[in-house]
Amino acid sequence: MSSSTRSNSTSLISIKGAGKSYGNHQALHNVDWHVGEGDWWGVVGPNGSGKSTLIQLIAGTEQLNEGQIRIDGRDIGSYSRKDLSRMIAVLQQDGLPAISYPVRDVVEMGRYPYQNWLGRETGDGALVVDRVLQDLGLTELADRPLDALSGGQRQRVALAKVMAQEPRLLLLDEPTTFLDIKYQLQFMELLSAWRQRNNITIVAVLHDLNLAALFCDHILALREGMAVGKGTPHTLINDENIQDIFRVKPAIVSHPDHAIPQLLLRRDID
Ligand SMILES: Nc1ncnc2c1ncn2[C@@H]1O[C@H](COP(=O)(O)OP(=O)(O)OP(=O)(O)O)[C@@H](O)[C@H]1O
Repeated sequence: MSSSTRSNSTSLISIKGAGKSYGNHQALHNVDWHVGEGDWWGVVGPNGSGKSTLIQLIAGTEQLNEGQIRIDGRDIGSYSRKDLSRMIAVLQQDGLPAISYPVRDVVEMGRYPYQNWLGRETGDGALVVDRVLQDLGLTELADRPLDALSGGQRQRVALAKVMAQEPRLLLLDEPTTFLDIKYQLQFMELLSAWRQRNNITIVAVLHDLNLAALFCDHILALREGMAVGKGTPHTLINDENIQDIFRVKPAIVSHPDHAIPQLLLRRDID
């Protein structure tokens, strides 16, 4: 399996020998991984392979049992919660519940890490919120309550909220699961444009390998809690690796526009 592991840039995330157990169950074993500043990594693997656990460890919401995670050269345990939330934003698959808060108020909540103990912000928070609403085409929906939006629009507001947070690192856990194919593409394109403008680093758990190959520069594959492959979409997505990771026989074709590998499913006719 591919062993191309790290980009040339400085590591923003550096993980060595990471292990995580829940009771007797070992969810991650001895994971080594480096994510360079500005990289976009996709994390793939079967159900239960440890993808969400890895995201939670990097976000600081779960703690390691073994090994070490360094963020920007410092042990993750040495950061306060507020320091981490200024640096790292997390977006889940159903990023926001359908509540009656207006879109603008929800996006403003992304500015929380920059507020003082009185809940006031000294910087240009309102400008940031205006810009993000505009960038994501949400200005006209700014006064609408979230529960009057479609699931796809709500996920766009969730993205606006994490953008307003102005993180250096964005962690996404299956962010496109509930979106139709148009909204999936739109969501990924918005991310891509944001990344180019602000040079943020993205780590995204994705079940859709084709989407991962289209947008991510690097892919980390997990299986049974182990990092079993790291590389570019070109080096990682091939018949042998997909069979090894997912236990299915794929048909790999080259994308007609982008010349990257894309996966077709085969019915098992053996
Ligand atoms: N809070 C928890 N308590 C106990 N076991 C857990 C907990 N969270 C995860 N696990 C277990 O750890 C393993 C890895 O789970 P995790 O959610 O990280 O996998 P995943 O790759 O994200 O899965 P999926 O693709 O299904 O979302 C699974 O066996 C899961 O049951």
